[in-house]
This record gives sequence, structure tokens and C-alpha cells, in this order.
Amino acid sequence: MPSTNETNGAPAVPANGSLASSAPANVERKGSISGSNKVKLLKPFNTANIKILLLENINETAVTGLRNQGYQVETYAKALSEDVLIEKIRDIHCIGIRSKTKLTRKVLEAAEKLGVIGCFCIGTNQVDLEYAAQRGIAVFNSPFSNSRSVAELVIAEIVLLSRQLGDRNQEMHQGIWSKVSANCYEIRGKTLGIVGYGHIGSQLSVLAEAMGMRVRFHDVVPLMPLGTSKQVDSLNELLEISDFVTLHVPETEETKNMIGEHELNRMKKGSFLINASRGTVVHIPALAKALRSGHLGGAAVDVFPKEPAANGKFFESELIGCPNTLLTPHIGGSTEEAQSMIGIEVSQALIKFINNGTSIGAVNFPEVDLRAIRDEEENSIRLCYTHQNVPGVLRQITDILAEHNVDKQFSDSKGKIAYLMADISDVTPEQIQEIYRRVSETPTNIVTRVLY
Ligand SMILES: NC(=O)C1=CN([C@@H]2O[C@H](COP(=O)(O)OP(=O)(O)OC[C@H]3O[C@@H](n4cnc5c(N)ncnc54)[C@H](O)[C@@H]3O)[C@@H](O)[C@H]2O)C=CC1
Ligand SMILES: O=C(O)C(=O)COP(=O)(O)O
Repeated sequence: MPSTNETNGAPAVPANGSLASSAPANVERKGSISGSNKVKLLKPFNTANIKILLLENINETAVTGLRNQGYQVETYAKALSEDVLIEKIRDIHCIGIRSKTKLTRKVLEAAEKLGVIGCFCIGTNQVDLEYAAQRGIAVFNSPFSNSRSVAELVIAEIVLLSRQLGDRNQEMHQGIWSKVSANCYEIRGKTLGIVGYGHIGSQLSVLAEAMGMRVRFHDVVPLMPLGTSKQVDSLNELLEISDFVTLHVPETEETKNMIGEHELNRMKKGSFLINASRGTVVHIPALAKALRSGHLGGAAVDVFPKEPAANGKFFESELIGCPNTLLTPHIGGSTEEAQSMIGIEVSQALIKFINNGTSIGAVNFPEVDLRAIRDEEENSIRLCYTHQNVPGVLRQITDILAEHNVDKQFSDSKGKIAYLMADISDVTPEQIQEIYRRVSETPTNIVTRVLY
């Protein structure tokens, strides 16, 4: 059940109130966000009416941060089935997910009041970003708080694979003593091939060099090589020269089955494959074949095309039982440090968007912010207007605001949508209602919010 914290005395949102179109419900003025920084708390709603659903065991730092705002926060330890999610999402203003929950167009169509999505992870492939943007729903993620955790896991896996530690460990637990050195190697001097030299790939590059590895990488864009690493011209070249190939690309149309039979055949005999990116990047039957035939010396796989929604005995894969194959349940980013940082980072972005309209860091939405309205700026409002990105819109808005004092204004666009924030001072309650009505009735309106 949702747990409701105390209200902060702010004016109430209408009973059917939606963050995605927050009209000024009651224009009674309220005090400052805190005595210390003297900036106004910008919101036309009672925070206790804002409903937030957090799935997939999102860290306590986020739950606490959001509850401290007074929002209603309901939490679940696992992902929900599509049917249950469609029911749950109807009534909520904000949802927090990790990599399992699929926010498809079908699910989002049911989300009548949704204004913002928090992905408490790096990947955002699980959300229909374009449809969310069309609906004026901003999506935030945590672009690098778990990168180090993934890079450290991969370093561990390189050593484990190289020494066949997974198999030795299993044998020992079965009472089998099998002391061998054949096909076991030091990693010093070996070539690590990194596919995708972004936040994780480049961090890994530094750690691997510190352990004496030679690093080569492939990326679709030219990037500055760290240390003595080098970018190579093609994926094929990287596959042919590497002793270890590790994948750190996002899930896109281009990366789907990026490593299949053809690519595995290009890899050196006895080399190793590591995938901690997304399950769709590797063709699993081809990998199982390459492992069973002995063409590959081993693999470490953390992500799978189909992953169970909850913990339990639900995992099935053709990779089960393959030689020298480390299988982990998508734990690349699962450390206390990463989860705690992600919880803080994403919940802060959600709070800023809900309360102040700030979209900095959004992945599908124009990034706009204005400096805070200060206490002494009496009777000020903030207009947040998400609209279709077509010619002539700013003229309409300028006409509507022409008689008022616009203190500051900023707008930006991304693809088909644009977002404008404007702070307007010395407006009466009647004028606020009128501004809201006229802006929200413009033909290009997607979402209009007035915060004060
Ligand atoms: N196993 C786990 O728990 C985790 C998995 N991940 C996955 O790792 C992925 C990578 O994360 P970051 O390094 O933070 O992303 P990033 O966006 O910083 O870097 C990705 C790099 O891949 C490159 N790239 C994109 N398409 C490519 C292609 N077709 N061929 C070659 N390079 C390509 C990009 O140019 C970029 O440099 C995430 O998208 C996520 O899916 C992220 C965190 C945890
Ligand atoms: O950050 C990511 O993209 C991840 O894959 C980690 O996902 P998780 O938060 O563990 O479901």
C-alpha cells in the first residue's frame, strides 16, 4: 500500500490532477523551500498528492529522498507483469524502474497522469523514449554511477576465465581435486579488445592497463585513447587480434546480434568473450556452439535476451553447462556504492523536474533550466510548456505573455518536441489562471504546467 507522508501545506491539486498537465489549482501563495537558501518552492500541488511507483528494489536512498518531499511512494522488489503494470501505472505521476521493466508504448498509453520516468540504471532501452517524449514525459537515468562496478566485475572475470576458476570451483564443491595448468594463463601482456569505449569501456581500459594488458578498442565514433590503448578500424580487426573481447555497447538496432557465428569464428581459437552490456548483443546459440566446440576458451555472461523478473529458480539458457562459462544474474551494476549513488542521483533529478520543471539530464527531452526564483521575487510564477517543435510557437507564447513581466525565459528543442521555461513576476491569481488557460489551449500544446 502507498505510504503517505505529512503534507507540507501547499495548495491541493484537483482530485483527478495530473503532473502531465498541472493547472494552477489554487493560487494561494506559499513560503520558501528553506530558510537558508531563500528560494521558492515551486509547485502548484500538494506534494502528498503526487504518486510515485518504484519497482525492482530501487535503493533506499531514493525512497527516503522522495518520501522526504511528501510524495506518496509505493515500492516493489521486482518488476511487474505487463497486465499488472498497466493497471498500476494509470494513476501515478512518476515511475522509477531499473533494467527489467519494459515501458512500451502500450504501457505508456495507459499512463494517463504520468509526467516523468526515472531509470535507476544506465540503460534506457527498456523505455519507448520517442513515444514518451511525444507525450511530454521526461525520462532520466544515471549515466555513470555504476560504470566502475561493471568495470571491476569485468576485470575479475578476465582473471577467472584465464585460470578456469569457475570450473575449478564447481569441481571442488563436488569434492573433485583437479590441479591443472594446461590452458591457464596470466593476463599480463594479453590483448583486451573493448567494443564500445564509453563510460564503462574507457574505465575498464585504465584498470586493464594497470594489470599489464594491451588494450585495443572499437567504437563507432573516434575517441581519445586512454593510456597506451589504441582504437582499431573495424570490429573484425578487433576480434582477430584480441585474447579477450568485452562488450560495452548500448542495446540498439545496430548492436542486436552484433556478435554471432560469423564474428565468433573471427575470434582467435581459445580466446574469451565477456558480455555485460545487453543480452541481445550476442547470439546465444552461436556462443553456446563456439564454447562447446572448444573454439572459444570460455565466456562470462551477465546479461541475457530474456531475464527473469524476480529472484528464484527461473533461469534457462543454452549456456548452462558450457565449459569455462561464468553466468551471473545481471549484477554488473549491483554494488552498494553504485545503487546508493544511483538512488540519490535519479531521485534528485525527478524532484527537480516535478517541483521546479528542470529537465537537465533528461535523455529524451530538451534540457532546460532556469535559476531559482528567490523569496523576494514576489508573486512570481514559472511556466513550463512542452510543445510540438513547429514554427511560430514562440510568437504565440510571446503574445500571451506580452502584457506581463517575463523575468527570464529559456527554450530548447529535441527532435519533434520543444520545452520552454519562463519566470513571470507580479501576476495576480486571475492572471495566472488566464496564462495557464491560453497557453494550454495553443494547438501545439503537449503539456503546460504552472509552478509557483
Ligand atoms: N551489466 C550491467 O549491470 C550493466 C550494463 N550496462 C550496459 O552497458 C552499456 C554501456 O554502458 P556505458 O559505457 O555507460 O555507455 P556509453 O554510452 O558511455 O558508451 C557506449 C559506447 O558504445 C559505442 N557504440 C554504440 N553503438 C556502437 C556500435 N554499434 N559499435 C561500436 N560501438 C558502439 C558508443 O559510441 C559509446 O562510446 C549500457 O548501455 C548498458 O546497456 C550498464 C551498466 C550496468
Ligand atoms: O545500468 C544498467 O544499464 C544496468 O544494466 C544495470 O541494471 P539494473 O539496475 O541492475 O537492473
